[in-house]
Amino acid sequence: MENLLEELAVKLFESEAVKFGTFIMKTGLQTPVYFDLRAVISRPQLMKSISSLLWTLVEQGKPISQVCGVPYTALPIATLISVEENIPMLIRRKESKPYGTKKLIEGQFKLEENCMIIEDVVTSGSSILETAKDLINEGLTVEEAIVILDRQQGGRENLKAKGIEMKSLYTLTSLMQHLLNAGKVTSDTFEEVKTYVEQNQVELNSKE
Ligand SMILES: O=c1ccn([C@@H]2O[C@H](COP(=O)(O)O)[C@@H](O)[C@H]2O)c(=O)[nH]1
Repeated sequence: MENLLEELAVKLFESEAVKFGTFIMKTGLQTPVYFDLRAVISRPQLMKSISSLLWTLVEQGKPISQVCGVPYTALPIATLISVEENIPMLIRRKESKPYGTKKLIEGQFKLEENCMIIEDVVTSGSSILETAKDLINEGLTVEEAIVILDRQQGGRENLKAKGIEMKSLYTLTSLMQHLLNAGKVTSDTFEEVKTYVEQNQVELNSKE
């Protein structure tokens, strides 16, 4: 598994999904490293590797009857998992349409069905919580989320406090460690990111 993760980390780096510089995230926080899955949607084989590795995080035999990707970047990954694992998919709209059915959750489901949330990156966890809130309001059960990258900035703890267990393929530290091992980043960059993570934790505001 570690070899596969290292191989994937290098491919993500080479596809420019891991970017170094100065970026502002959804939380408003500045970051020296940004993960951009949009860089990967043009590479179908890489998308396939990500989705199959991501599904290995799910306990075998776990009764998951729906998957839902956090809009928009995680939608293609959720679609691949849905098709590959033969599990129905739900789509959460960011806004309901002002016409037609006006639904926020598209797809067929029954009350209390267990829905697995799929996400690309977690910083604070607020994007997952927004999706979970709409699914739960429709009567679904949401207990778990699988994500490609946990930025280790408080998201895991924030989600746990709201009853959602998150599993990730990488933490920011493990991703950087793989890139350091493969000679793609210097030890200075590795240390810079490590210090950044330690000093930049995000709490949710009380409404989230
Ligand atoms: O490196 C990054 C960091 C964040 N994102 C996007 O932001 C949200 C996650 O942030 P939360 O604070 O956990 O809501 C996620 O949907 C990502 O799309 C990113 O792409 N890359």
